[in-house]
Amino acid sequence: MSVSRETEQLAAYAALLRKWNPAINLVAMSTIDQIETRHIKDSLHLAEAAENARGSWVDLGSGGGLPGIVVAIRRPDLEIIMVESDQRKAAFLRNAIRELGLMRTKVLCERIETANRLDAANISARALAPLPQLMAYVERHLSPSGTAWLMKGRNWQAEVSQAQLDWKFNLKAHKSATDPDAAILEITGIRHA
Ligand SMILES: C[S@@+](CC[C@H](N)C(=O)[O-])C[C@H]1O[C@@H](n2cnc3c(N)ncnc32)[C@H](O)[C@@H]1O
Repeated sequence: MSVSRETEQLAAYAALLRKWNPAINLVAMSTIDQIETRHIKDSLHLAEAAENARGSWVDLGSGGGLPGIVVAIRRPDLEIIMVESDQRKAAFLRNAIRELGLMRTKVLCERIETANRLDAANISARALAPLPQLMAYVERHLSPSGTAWLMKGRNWQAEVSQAQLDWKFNLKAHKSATDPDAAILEITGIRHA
């Protein structure tokens, strides 16, 4: 896919978020001016950190599609499932998939903790839950050899320490592109402590 096609799709996606945000609250209203400079930029950074990812990709708690839709735009080679339990957000995501022509992307409108295990090669999540809870969600749906890509805010080191009480895992932290204190956590080898 050419760069211009990607640029067009990202612009169309930003327009969809702006159109539907007042009705469905897809991103915090206070950050609506930062769709390109923060929300999409952070999600593209995640896709870059995961450039060697292959196979299936599951985005948990996708909301308005961050980072799931952006990863789908950047990586049309991946089979992507976005898990989102809110029916109106899931409907938004299905509409965005159709309008943007994201042929390999699907929505699963179910709760993460009761959906059938997805055995994904890659899992992403952003603004979904504190890391100890998130690890249980990830462990349910990640293949044993898979990689989790978790976007975490300023408190990420404390969350890692808390999660290590219950879980063992390998961690590589990538510094956020938009906030020097935030990070993308690349996590493998998850098992109960
Ligand atoms: C704070 S929003 C973040 C959305 C998006 N990842 C982002 O960064 O903009 C969390 C989303 O996860 C969904 N969610 C929360 N708990 C869930 C669960 N147990 N199963 C499925 N979806 C869930 C919510 O409906 C919501 O859309």
